Amino acid sequence: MERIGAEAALLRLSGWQVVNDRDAIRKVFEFGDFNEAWGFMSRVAVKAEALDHHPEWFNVWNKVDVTLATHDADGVTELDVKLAGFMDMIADR
Ligand SMILES: C[C@H](O)[C@H](O)[C@H]1CNC2=NC(N)=NC(=O)C2=N1
Repeated sequence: MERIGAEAALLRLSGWQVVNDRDAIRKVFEFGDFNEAWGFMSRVAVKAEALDHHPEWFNVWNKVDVTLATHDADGVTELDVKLAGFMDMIADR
């Protein structure tokens, strides 16, 4: 997969930001409680397996801090845009 870069990815997403020290995108999702956050993570996990593309993420109670990049490409690719778009779609309340 070809690298498109974080800036190009952000033009097509909302609420995501460029990571400072590497070519990656980041968003902190906030939910009502841990159960909702975990439900989100479960749905994303199934999608990640289907895409064979996996998030870097950190969960504390109702927050999920997500960073996306394609390790094989050493940066952001269409796969990251796809996974980010999926997360936005299922997280919106
Ligand atoms: C072997 C396997 O297909 C690769 O390691 C996949 C798995 N998930 C991945 N996830 C992400 N984010 N980047 C990758 O390059 C990647 N590669």
